[in-house]
Amino acid sequence: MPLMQINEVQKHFGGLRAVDKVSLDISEGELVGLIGPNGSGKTTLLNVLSGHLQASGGSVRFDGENVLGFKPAQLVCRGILRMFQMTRVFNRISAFDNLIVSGLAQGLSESESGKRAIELLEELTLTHVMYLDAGQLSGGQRKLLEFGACFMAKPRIALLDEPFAAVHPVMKETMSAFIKRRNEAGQTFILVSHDMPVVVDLCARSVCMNAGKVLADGPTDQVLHTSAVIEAYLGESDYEDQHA
Ligand SMILES: Nc1ncnc2c1ncn2[C@@H]1O[C@H](COP(=O)(O)OP(=O)(O)OP(=O)(O)O)[C@@H](O)[C@H]1O
Repeated sequence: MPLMQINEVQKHFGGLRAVDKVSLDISEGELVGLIGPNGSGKTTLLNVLSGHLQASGGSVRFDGENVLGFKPAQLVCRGILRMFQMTRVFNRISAFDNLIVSGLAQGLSESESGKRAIELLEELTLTHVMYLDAGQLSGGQRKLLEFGACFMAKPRIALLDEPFAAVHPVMKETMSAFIKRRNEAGQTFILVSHDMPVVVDLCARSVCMNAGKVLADGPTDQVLHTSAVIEAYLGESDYEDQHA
């Protein structure tokens, strides 16, 4: 049985069908790239999956349980963790305490959270800023911190929305190596990104959305060579020129 079964999920904003009957099965251990043009519905779909938006229709089963309509905190308890496109951290507490708060919300004890936070800060090269208020960190460091917060407890699925946007190449390398290691250890991901080289490098499978619908779903290389995907999405970028 797939870990997550997304069945005909819809999200409408007035007359706009931002997500229009999307069906996807995500198996345990997959790292699925979610790609598509601006406004195609990727973030809206993640918002529905993480409970930050109520769907207009459809169903989502997670580990066999129908979780559509659950609140974000209930989904966090079940191991559905979400990183936002616009960074969300608590600016007035330290980087370390931000991780502790996330660890507690994910069901860890205080001592487990402390131990895990120290390991993660080291792995993400943030140890030197761990006692600074998060508001004093650079934008990239805050993003790395929010990214780390998703992994305090082992999530069942991590939903990452544009983790590499506006991040220094060295930090991007740190994040993508982290994702690769975790995925090799069996961690399941959905990764929204416009960074095609990273998607190609990390994601064996990609799903391309357009106008709220799934345009293509399959091995990343095949999806990127689908004429509908090139027409709707990659034609906008220089991907084709770079990979001709
Ligand atoms: N809260 C909202 N109210 C009304 N319309 C919205 C809302 N959120 C998103 N939309 C619209 O839904 C559509 C899908 O937006 P969404 O942010 O999901 O796209 P996306 O694929 O993530 O785009 P991008 O790659 O630019 O981040 C867009 O037309 C957007 O304007």
